[in-house]
Amino acid sequence: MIRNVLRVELGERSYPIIIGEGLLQQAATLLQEGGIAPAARLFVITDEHVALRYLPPLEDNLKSAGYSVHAYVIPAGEQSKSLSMYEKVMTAAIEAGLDRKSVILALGGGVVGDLAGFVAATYMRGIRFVQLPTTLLAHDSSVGGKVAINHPLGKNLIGAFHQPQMVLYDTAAIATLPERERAAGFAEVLKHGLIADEGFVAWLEQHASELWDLDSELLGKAIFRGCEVKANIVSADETEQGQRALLNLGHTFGHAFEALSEYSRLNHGEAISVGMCLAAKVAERMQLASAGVYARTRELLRRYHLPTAWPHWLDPEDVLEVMKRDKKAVGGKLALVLPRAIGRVELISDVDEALILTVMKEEAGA
Ligand SMILES: NC(=O)c1ccc[n+]([C@@H]2O[C@H](COP(=O)([O-])OP(=O)(O)OC[C@H]3O[C@@H](n4cnc5c(N)ncnc54)[C@H](O)[C@@H]3O)[C@@H](O)[C@H]2O)c1
Ligand SMILES: O=C(O)C(=O)C[C@@H](O)[C@H](O)[C@H](O)COP(=O)(O)O
Ligand SMILES: [Zn+2]
Repeated sequence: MIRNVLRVELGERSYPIIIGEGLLQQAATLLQEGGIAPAARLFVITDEHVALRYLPPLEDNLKSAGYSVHAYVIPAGEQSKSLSMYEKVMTAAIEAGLDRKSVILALGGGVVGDLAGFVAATYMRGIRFVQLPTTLLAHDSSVGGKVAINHPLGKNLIGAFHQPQMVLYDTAAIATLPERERAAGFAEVLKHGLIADEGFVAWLEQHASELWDLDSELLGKAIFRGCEVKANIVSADETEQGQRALLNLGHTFGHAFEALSEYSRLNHGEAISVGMCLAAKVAERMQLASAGVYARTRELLRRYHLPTAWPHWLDPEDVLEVMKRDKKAVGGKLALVLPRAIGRVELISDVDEALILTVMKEEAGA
């Protein structure tokens, strides 16, 4: 079996990202190789869809290697990244008798990873956790240690930086994703190209149809490059003092769309897809990016079945208000990640709010 390994380099908190098909069947061996001995009590957090297919074989594999395993299954969907779900999972963790040597396993997509990671960051002031991503989007969410839950007033507003011990990415799981979630995952893959690598974008354009059809060799390469872009940025700037903010392309718009839609009408990938288009349009209006960046960005997203049009139920003025609560804003002043070119972005802290509103109103047809 082919395994590709990357590392997030963070001194004593460094860890591997192991990518390959069928890794879940070797979870016990990989955990032991990663220093998690069977004496550690394991607590698997997963969601109802993932549990159906992937929880029983994982539990069997771990138990047969001598691990004691408890599991907690949350409802699927973004609404589970909530304070009330956090409390339920915490209660289950306490009842399962987790101690400071216990390890949480996050089996699922970004919702499970962010919630389970936040539980791990705060249970007894922090215990170890391992990411077992099962969605394409989770090539992004499982790497980098941003863990969080949402507040009705804003996305990921309650959270921490807490790095996993390791990321075990069984890419075979991607085959069972619904198409809408496949597209959402590609949004973050495309983002990694748009922020850092024009050559990768050209390659994603060239192979859009095979990648959409999940050609396993090409998909493996796309995931590897996406994880590599992310791992390099996180290794250089773990807590977003500078360049890590570039990973937020399209997110100031996208997070506002998600919050105003009560975390239900758009998924994260869809929201940031529209957000990346808006960022490109604003950048062209400011003459930061040359003409053509917006059109190429929009066409790329469309090729991966992603939405690029304004979410018709949202009011641009409301969106602007929520955008001001974004974590990059300082003193209520917006900071936006904007493209200078395909593959090159910058954090701009003095974008004219009136211009952002004008562009949003045009898109909304208001
Ligand atoms: N921490 C970070 O750095 C980071 C980065 C990007 C996104 N995120 C967060 O990730 C979340 C989105 O993650 P997501 O897109 O993975 O969503 P998700 O976790 O909700 O998963 C999407 C859907 O796919 C189902 N699913 C998962 N794996 C499956 C499989 N293998 N087969 C069939 N169905 C499967 C889930 O049950 C769910 O219904 C958002 O909350 C976003 O904010 C975090
Ligand atoms: O890891 C990061 O840094 C990112 O910005 C990755 C994003 O794709 C992700 O959605 C992240 O959760 C956004 O972080 P936030 O700090 O804007 O909540
Ligand atoms: Zn994201």
